[in-house]
Amino acid sequence: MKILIVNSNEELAKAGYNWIVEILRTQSTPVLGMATGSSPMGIYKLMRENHLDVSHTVTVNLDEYINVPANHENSYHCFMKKQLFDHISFKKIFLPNGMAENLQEECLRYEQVLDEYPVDLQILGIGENGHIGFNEPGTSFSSRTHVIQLTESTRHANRRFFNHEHDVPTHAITMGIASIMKAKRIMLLAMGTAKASAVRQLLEGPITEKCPATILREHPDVLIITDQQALSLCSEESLYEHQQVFSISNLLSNSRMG
Ligand SMILES: N[C@@H]1[C@@H](O)[C@H](O)[C@@H](COP(=O)(O)O)O[C@@H]1O
Repeated sequence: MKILIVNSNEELAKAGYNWIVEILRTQSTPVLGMATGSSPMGIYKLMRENHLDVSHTVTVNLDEYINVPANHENSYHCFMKKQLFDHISFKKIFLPNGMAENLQEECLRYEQVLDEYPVDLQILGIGENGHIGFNEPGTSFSSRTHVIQLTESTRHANRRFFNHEHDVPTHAITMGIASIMKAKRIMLLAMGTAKASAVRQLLEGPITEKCPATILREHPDVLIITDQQALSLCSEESLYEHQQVFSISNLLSNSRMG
């Protein structure tokens, strides 16, 4: 894994955006794996503001709440529309349908989408409990797209987007961990002290289903974009012995990140 330490959300956005631009420039039909949450919002803002040409680009989203209609303001469909899809026109967009009558069939359909459009670059946030997508602690590393019951800590962390605690959905449909691991490259975004414990486990803890993000240590091409606050519980040794650490200027002068 490589780590890029940034000083602000603006720097994170610039670095993430530049990497996306590079992928879009060098591939004929790039597939971007999209995440929701606050972490990627700065990247999406730059994509909108720069009117990035994404007419050749396919997107597949990580997850969606169950029983929240696509046009409801709290759905991830709506989030993506507001952030990106209403502003720039992609070739194709895919999100799981949390309103599907038959959710098991919907999971299979989504896996077929992923087979047809293998992800070139997956954007990931990280939950405070180490979840990726909505793969909560305990999810099997071999999981494919599936329905998951959200933990109370995740519901609490996502409470800020809803009017009342009881409005926060209890279930979601999410790409599985094995589905995520198939992406060719992964960019994980983790900022602030709230993520410090998850980031420490990700970098230093055992690779365990108890902390789903730890599996990323087995992926050949992961860049973590993070800040000092999120790294505050990590030891210097783990940062410098096991990972390559970049500064923003390194990344921007070598945006391909080979
Ligand atoms: N399903 C999403 C995740 O994909 C996201 O990574 C996480 C962190 O969100 P944030 O970036 O707001 O911290 O929130 C939700 O649980």
